[in-house]
Amino acid sequence: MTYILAIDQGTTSTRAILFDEKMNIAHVAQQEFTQHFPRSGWVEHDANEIWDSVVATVRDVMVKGDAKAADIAGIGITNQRETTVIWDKVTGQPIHNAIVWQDRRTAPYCATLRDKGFDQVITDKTGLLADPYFSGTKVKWLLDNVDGARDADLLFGTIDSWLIWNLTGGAVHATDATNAARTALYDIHKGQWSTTICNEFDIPMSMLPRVEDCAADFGTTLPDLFGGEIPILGVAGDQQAATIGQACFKPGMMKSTYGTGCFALLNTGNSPVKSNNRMLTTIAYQMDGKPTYALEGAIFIAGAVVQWLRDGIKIIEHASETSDLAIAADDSQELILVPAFTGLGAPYWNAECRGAIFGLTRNSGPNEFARAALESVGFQTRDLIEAMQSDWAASDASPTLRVDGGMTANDWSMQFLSDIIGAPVDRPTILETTARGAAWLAGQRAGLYPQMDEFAANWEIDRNFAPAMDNATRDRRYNAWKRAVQATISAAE
Ligand SMILES: Nc1ncnc2c1ncn2[C@@H]1O[C@H](COP(=O)(O)OP(=O)(O)O)[C@@H](O)[C@H]1O
Ligand SMILES: O=P(O)(O)OC[C@H](O)CO
Repeated sequence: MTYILAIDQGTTSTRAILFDEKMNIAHVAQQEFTQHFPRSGWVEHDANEIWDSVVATVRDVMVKGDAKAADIAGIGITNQRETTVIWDKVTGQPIHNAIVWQDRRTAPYCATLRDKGFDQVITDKTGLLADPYFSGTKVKWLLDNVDGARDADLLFGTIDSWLIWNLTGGAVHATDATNAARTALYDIHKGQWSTTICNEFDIPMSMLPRVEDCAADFGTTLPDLFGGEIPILGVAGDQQAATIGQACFKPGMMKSTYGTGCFALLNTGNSPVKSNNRMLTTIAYQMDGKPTYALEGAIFIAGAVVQWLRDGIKIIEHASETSDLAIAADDSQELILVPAFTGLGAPYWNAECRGAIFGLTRNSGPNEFARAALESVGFQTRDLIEAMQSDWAASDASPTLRVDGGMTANDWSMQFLSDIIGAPVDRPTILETTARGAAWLAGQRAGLYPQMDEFAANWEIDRNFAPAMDNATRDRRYNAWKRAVQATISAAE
């Protein structure tokens, strides 16, 4: 048996997955790692702990599959994006914990960038915003705040680069275009690091990794690690890998991943589309030197609102119970829950507001809370779709949405999603789309998996959800959501 190994290095856990010759999942190993919250709004990971979790899960999955290094034709890496590691070029040791994408510590610096109008330069060149979410200001923070950092010989990388560096024993310092596109240091139009932005942030360009296509030669693993060399042939940020795994290869195709948060990407083809609605312009994938662009909307709280029902107000024990509660909810109550637990992401980008619930009566209880929680994910998705459609006239008036992620197991939620966006929702048979995307990148480069067209033709649907809500109800409910969001934002002003 010949395998492709996908390494899916996420925000809370690392997974190693062996895919067989037919691109089916053969074996999985997973390990969680520590989340560090040193101060309010700060989130860090120990980059060495992440590296150890990668080695452990890869070894574990190889044992499970009785696979030798020679049985693995290639590795595809997919990773939490934006998370920033800086390490010493000589010792290979990180100079500080990694600063995670969720970390807000550079908010004051981002405000100064906006005050002097540099946010427009960032948006024009990188497609992103002057927001702490992206890597660039995190790099600057580390250089400015870690003792001696400005005098040392250092390298910067997102998690993919950090893993490649370690897997190859320090031989390769590289990233792919999708990860570079999340740093706010990379000019997505020119396909190169931006000197203007690096100068503004005072970041030496010698620290930055080489940028490759998503399917490329990223070196081979040190023989000692896994009992032989394995070539690293594919790399993509996790949301881009999901876009690939969902075979959203044509302009107008869109995927939305519902994990803790929700990330929707709309393929806009060969030209980047500028957003007037605070969507991000990003690279969906880059093959043969040619970038394919996407509009992206990021929502911070999707499945996390279900976690809140379980761990916060404790009205459920398991996420799956929310379906039955929602079905049993009183139809005459139309509670609206705005889950702005950490502010609101796209298209509002309001870091200050906090969650709110509207329409409570004496009869409101767990059923109505559960339904409002599930509905909030649908309403937020509609916000993204409306913004993208107004940004890009070419986008289909009612695109089919391909969905994946843990929350898509919930049929009630997927039906409401289809109802409120007024468009079909397709759930694929293989929900591991992120790992599948990374595996496909490596596998087609290795000559084991088919080219793009055949891969797309093999995408299989598990279930289609068609809109069943009448237009008047859809409009009334969505308008109520919009008013609730405005009230939530106003309350924080
Ligand atoms: N049946 C369900 N109904 C609603 N939400 C669910 C269900 N199953 C899982 N979830 C939610 O999905 C999320 C987990 O999805 P996953 O894709 O594993 O997320 P992540 O990769 O961000 O950790 C959790 O927030 C959980 O609350
Ligand atoms: O690791 P995940 O699945 O939470 O994804 C995180 C995103 O890449 C952040 O941009």
